[in-house]
Amino acid sequence: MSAGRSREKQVQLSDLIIDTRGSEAVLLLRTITGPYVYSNTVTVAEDENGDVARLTVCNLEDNMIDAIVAEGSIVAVKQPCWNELVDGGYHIRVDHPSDLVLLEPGDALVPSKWRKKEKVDQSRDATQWKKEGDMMFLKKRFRKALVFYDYGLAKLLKSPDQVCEIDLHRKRCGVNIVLMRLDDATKDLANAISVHAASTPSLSSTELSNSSIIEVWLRNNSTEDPLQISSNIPRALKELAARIKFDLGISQPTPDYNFPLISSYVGPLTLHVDAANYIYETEIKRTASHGRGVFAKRALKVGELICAEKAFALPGYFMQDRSSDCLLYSLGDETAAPRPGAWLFKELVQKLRWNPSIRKDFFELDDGGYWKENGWDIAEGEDIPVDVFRIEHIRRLNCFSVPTRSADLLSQAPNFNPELRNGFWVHASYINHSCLPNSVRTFIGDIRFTRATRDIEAGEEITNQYISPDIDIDERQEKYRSAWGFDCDCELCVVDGGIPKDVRKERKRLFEELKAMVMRLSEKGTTITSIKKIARALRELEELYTSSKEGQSDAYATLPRLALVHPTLYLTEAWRSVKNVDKTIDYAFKLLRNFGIFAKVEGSRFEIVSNSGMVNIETVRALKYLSEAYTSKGEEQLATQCIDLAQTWFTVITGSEVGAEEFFREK
Ligand SMILES: C[S@@+](CC[C@H](N)C(=O)[O-])C[C@H]1O[C@@H](n2cnc3c(N)ncnc32)[C@H](O)[C@@H]1O
Repeated sequence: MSAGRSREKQVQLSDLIIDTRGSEAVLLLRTITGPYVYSNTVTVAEDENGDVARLTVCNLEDNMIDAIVAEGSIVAVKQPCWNELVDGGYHIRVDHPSDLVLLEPGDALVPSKWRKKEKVDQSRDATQWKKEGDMMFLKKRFRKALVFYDYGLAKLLKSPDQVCEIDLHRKRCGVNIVLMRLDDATKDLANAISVHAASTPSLSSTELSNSSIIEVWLRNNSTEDPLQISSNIPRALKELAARIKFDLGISQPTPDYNFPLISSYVGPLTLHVDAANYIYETEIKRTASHGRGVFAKRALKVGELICAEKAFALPGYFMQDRSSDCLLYSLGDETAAPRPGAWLFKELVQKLRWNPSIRKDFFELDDGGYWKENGWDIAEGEDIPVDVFRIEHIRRLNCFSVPTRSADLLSQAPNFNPELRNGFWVHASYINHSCLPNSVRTFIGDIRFTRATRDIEAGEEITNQYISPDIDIDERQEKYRSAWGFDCDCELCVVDGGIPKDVRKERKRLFEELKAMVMRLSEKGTTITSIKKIARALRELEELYTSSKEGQSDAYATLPRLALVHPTLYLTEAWRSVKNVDKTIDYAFKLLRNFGIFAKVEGSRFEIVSNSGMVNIETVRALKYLSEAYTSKGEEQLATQCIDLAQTWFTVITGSEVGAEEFFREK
């Protein structure tokens, strides 16, 4: 970061105006309290005249243990102004981290009365600085550890010591990984490996002693190792190489994931899985009218893994700390994102800020036209600027809400609403929405798995539901419009949108009435009378899905009838609970049908005739109930076919087969 180095542009607190920023102005402040760090850093600071102000710094990679703006820090704030606070007061708020420059106490810009020369103990040698750095690392004061390792490496320029040099680069690499500074970590590790090779007689004349070649290998996203680097370097360096390669993303050509192992490893505090990406079978291309999209390169079968990808960013640890509340308020359109979005935003800003090498992939994503309107041309080879507003546009349009494991959602109590994290996956960000999708996304830790909900042809676009579609088409489109700026034009939306308004209104009214009736009657316990009453009302609602005009074809012939799903589900489960096998079978078929999945039985063959792609927990249950019912009728072949498909669909909706046995065993 470089500050405006001239004292002429300097202003004092008394010069500032509310909400008006001088484009050249710089304000020097000295903090006079320790910081309060949550998603922002808040502190109190004085200017040269002794006037004081509350200083809020947003999007800073800050924490209480290793505070950046600690008490006594001297900072230069670019383009400062007063901003009003909700409590009626005023503060100086720094929105963009690069508008804040932390000054060394000896900096020429620092007023003489604040200046003091920082004494670096010149008598210490590299080994001693290494020990100091290690101490800071143990205390989790990572930035200070970096400073001490830097001092150590500087000492080695005068008195070289290859063992110590390897050690210092290795340690600094580790700290940089913790701080998500992967570009710096890569350089450190490449240096450590090349110094190791240069000082090992059998390797000194190989390409391993060239740090640039090592850096290229660390960044090549491949599992291959043509230089046999991994067999020639010490274990500690090998482990760091694996860590960096996974964090930068490795691609593998086959989807061989050890799901039981990954699932057992993942927990609320252990989200980051060492696994490679599998994106070989899909490609990003232009669509006819939905911008870019993801396409299948080959035909895929229902249940098959389409792609798997490690997160670009997924805040984990601090999300657990419920006391660290925060909100991300966007001044652009006055919207606010709650805690999960605010944490993700902060992590994205930091990751992009410290790693210019990964900016291109990120900033190519859809930003809703923000950069076209507000940006400028960036010359070839020039670093892409980290514009926090652009990041926020990209975050909003492309992030996902994620549980720790998708399978966990199946076992949660009915009204339990877990706080989901917000995560970011670059390749998957190109997948467009359809209410009738051919894929479902699932998560196990920081890996996102996308599986086929039905057979997919080579060249077909991959789609998934951004959110499950509302019954009412107007409400549905409003949600897509406000969150992502589009109107869905899938077959279901076109047909639902063509239904006269009065019919749609009546559907909604009857649906609400039925829902209330189901709630009321199920509270009293299931009886044949209550089942029949709901079945009668359901028939009335069904009428609203059939055309009254003679000879007119059924617009929903292959489509879901969303308003019918809830009562049909109730009736399927109600008939099952009173052990009426034939009725359970009838309604399980109806349930599938209302999700747009048409199944038939011919002799001992169960067949899916057409599938809208709406595979979910209810359709899995419908198959499970069918299987049970056929078993009780002695129709084992049908039962097996139903349970086999249910297991495939279970894999689709959870990501893997882990937990299937327990799920299907449950009564
Ligand atoms: C996650 S991105 C998907 C990739 C995007 N099409 C691109 O070119 O980068 C979400 C954006 O894609 C577009 N989109 C996604 N699904 C769509 C759909 N069904 N119809 C129209 N636009 C869609 C919208 O512009 C939306 O904001």
